[in-house]
Amino acid sequence: MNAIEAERLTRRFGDFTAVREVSFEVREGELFAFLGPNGAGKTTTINMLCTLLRPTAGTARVGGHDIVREPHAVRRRIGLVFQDPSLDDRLTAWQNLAFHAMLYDVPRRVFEERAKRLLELVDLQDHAHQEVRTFSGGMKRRLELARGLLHQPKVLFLDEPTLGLDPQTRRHIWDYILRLRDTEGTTVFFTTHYMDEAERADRIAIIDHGRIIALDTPDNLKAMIGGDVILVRTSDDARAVERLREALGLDPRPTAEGVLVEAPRGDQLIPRLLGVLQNGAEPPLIVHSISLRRPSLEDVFIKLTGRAIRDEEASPLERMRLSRRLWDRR
Ligand SMILES: Nc1ncnc2c1ncn2[C@@H]1O[C@H](COP(=O)(O)OP(=O)(O)OP(=O)(O)O)[C@@H](O)[C@H]1O
Repeated sequence: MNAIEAERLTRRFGDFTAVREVSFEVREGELFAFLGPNGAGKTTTINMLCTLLRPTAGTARVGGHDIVREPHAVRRRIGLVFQDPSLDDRLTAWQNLAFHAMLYDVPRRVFEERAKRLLELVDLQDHAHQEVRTFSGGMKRRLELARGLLHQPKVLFLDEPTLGLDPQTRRHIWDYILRLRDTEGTTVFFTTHYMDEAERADRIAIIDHGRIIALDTPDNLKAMIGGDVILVRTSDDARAVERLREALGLDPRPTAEGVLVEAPRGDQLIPRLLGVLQNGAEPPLIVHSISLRRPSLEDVFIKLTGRAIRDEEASPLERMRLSRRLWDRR
């Protein structure tokens, strides 16, 4: 059985369609990413899947239950970690977990065992009885991860799980997410606009203007570029572009960092490329540097949309207001 099945899921706000006929499946145990720029429809999709927002059209099943007809069954089978902290600051980590266990009818004995194990998994065992208001942002996010798994959900939803955290804390949070996925076998659905985070997923859906424009493994998506990317810096890039066109029939692109060439087998092209640049050009061209890299997801997004994913972030306060509005509307 698939953990999530979405079929032509659509959400309109007045005349505006935020999510348009989105269909996809997430397999059990899969780490699945929704990657897209701000405003692409990621949060709207995750809110529908979590039953926080009703779809205008289309259907979805999460953990085998329909999100519209069986919202309560869905809610019991999912864990949520959204970027707005929803912990009670005046309670300790343990008390926050206990409160959650009560809401989800986790028996006391079971709770104590699980809470201990999950706090160890996120390295908070020494802070169990400390008030959450003394925690750093990273510690709070880790506690939210542990809490999200306390009732052993089939699917864990993470909406921009590292938004607003510094790079080192982001890396740590990812170590914990992967560890939790591996030890608990939970399906993880997460949204992000960070390429490096999406890279960790088993599969990625790239979403833009409310539509899925590509869905595949990171490797297959990058294979759409058709090979490797070579960057050459020379004493005269304009002449290098001309020379590469004439002598090798390539389609080089001049950029601020140097001349970019896409090639199916970049490693094999480099010697020929060096040859035509260094020999035969009059006056001779000097090659300052040459590098070969695999295409990135950013290259894929640019190829599909003609734009780069920008790194703009909505403020946490704005997101909190939005979540509250969405809850109120149901
Ligand atoms: N309650 C709402 N009322 C009106 N428009 C909305 C509402 N919620 C979202 N939108 C609009 O729908 C579009 C998609 O928003 P959504 O929050 O899903 O995007 P996103 O991909 O998650 O981006 P972000 O990371 O900025 O939240 C945006 O243009 C947003 O302004």
